[in-house]
Amino acid sequence: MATAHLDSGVTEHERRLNADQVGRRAPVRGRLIGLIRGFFRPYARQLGVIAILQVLEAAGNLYLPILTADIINNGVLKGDVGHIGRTGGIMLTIAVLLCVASLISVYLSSWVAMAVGADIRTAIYDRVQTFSVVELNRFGVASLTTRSVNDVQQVQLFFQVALSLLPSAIVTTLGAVILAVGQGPGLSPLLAITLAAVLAVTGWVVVRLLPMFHSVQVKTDRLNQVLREQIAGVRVARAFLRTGWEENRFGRANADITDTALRAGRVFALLIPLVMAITNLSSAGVFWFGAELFQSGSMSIGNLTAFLLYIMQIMLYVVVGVTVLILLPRAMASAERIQQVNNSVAAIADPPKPVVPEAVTGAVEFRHVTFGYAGSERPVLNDLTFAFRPGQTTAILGGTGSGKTTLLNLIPRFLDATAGAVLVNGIEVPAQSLDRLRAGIGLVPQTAFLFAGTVAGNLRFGRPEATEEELWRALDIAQARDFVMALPGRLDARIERGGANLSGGQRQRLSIARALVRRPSLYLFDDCFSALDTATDARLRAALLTETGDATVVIATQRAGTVMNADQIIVLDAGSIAGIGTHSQLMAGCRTYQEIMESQLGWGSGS
Ligand SMILES: Nc1ncnc2c1ncn2[C@@H]1O[C@H](COP(=O)(O)OP(=O)(O)OP(=O)(O)O)[C@@H](O)[C@H]1O
Repeated sequence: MATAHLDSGVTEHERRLNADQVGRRAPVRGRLIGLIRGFFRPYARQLGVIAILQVLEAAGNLYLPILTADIINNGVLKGDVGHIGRTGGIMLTIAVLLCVASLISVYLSSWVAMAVGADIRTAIYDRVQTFSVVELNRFGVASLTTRSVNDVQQVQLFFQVALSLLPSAIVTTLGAVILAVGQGPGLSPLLAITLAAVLAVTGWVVVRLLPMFHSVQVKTDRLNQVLREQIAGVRVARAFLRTGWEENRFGRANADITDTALRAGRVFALLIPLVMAITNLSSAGVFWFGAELFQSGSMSIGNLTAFLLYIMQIMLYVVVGVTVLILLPRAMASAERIQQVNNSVAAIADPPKPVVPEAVTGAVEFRHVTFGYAGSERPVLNDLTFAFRPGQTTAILGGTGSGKTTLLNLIPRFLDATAGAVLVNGIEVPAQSLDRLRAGIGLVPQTAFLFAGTVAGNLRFGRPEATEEELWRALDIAQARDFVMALPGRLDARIERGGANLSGGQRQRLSIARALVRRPSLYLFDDCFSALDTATDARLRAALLTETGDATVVIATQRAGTVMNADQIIVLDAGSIAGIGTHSQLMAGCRTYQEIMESQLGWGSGS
């Protein structure tokens, strides 16, 4: 059923990527360590200070029970009030110092975690900027958003908690074990059993939680994707009375993530009660066996108290450690997803030694170019050979899906040809610097996209130094002067995200003006006149002709009326060239062209 495919709300790429993520467990730990190695290096000094403060904190914590034993044995039991006062004073001073050290180390840990989080976000952003269409399609917009925001937050939270608690928790636990054995060697078997029980419980919980948290992150992606699609397509859903069905789809994705989160919550909920039960049992054991040791004279009451305090410290820090460990599986899963982005190398990148063209004329040449999308069975473009010359307008005429957009995308190297060569300014595009290549191109995409800001801000997108006069001139040619004059603030009029406060035709005209302001040597108009009425389309093309001068102009279109005056017309049929020539040449010798003219304009071959 057709709807079955829509049900999951996930593209095939996304599904494959997710399956890939879920399937690969082994490198997860390495990814987090890789992330730590890569991003913590600049903060080595702060990390050193945190480590020193926490070791001091642990030492202070470990010393307090020794002082407690001393105060009981030599102060309380002997009735020495002076000793109680002196030792009590030392204990108070240590407690205050511990508080200060803890404050500083928590502040520094949070600062480092936030700084590292910001650095990771910047790294993802920079990497995504290098991505070609291939990587953008592979990850998908929803997943890249979740990875940049949600996954980084998970890792950041883990670093924050781990840095502020883990070093002192480890040192205190190890120190407390050693000192507890020193205070009451007779009770060491009890200590060993307690530790083994706690480690077994926490190990079990962490192993169970790791795959669950991984799955929660993947499902968050999925939910994001369903939401994005539903918000973007809300009008279509309403028009086709599918809102109920859409709600179900969202409900299923939502229930799925809730279910996994609840299962993880149930496992986690067992942890604290189990550790508390072990703590209480071991305390009872200390009193039970300690009483015997006390009665036999092999352990003083002060040492028994200190032993009990160490057991409490061990349990407290085990719980602290577990709290950190609980965040670990999620952070590990998120680290892997972050590193997948950071380690992805763009399929389309600058060559090591870019060749600089001798002259930038905008000349384009296709030599036996074939192109197929990854995963598609058949190529979309087949063995194309032609040239677009400076000072000339070439029209590419073809029906829906004939490959016009794909063909244009090969010129600024958004895609690389599967076979054959694409040359711009006489040099093959993969040999050129991407920035230099694209700087000479004024592209007007099929779907106009404007950024939030002002009219002027959008027009200056490709040439920030353009004067107001130049902006108005571009607006004149794009037949946009009248409507911009009518906007409140004119060039300073506010444009909402994506140009949402303008009509399709207005967006399209501004998008054409934006390309004109750039004054490139090569114009690529991708079916962008379709949102204009035929009269505006004709006026715009006449104005363009005088403006573009020596530049190379390429117009991809489905409209027969748009192509007739072009210097060269390429008729594209299912990715192959059905004819090349001027209007009269094609009318005389190209059957496909004649058919298009006939069907759209009602002309026969004799016209
Ligand atoms: N990202 C993609 N992955 C796989 N196939 C694609 C992709 N983009 C386009 N195609 C396929 O390539 C073919 C040509 O698409 P293209 O967008 O180049 O055609 P077009 O002539 O510009 O169509 P239209 O005039 O409708 O915009 C179509 O069959 C389309 O399904």
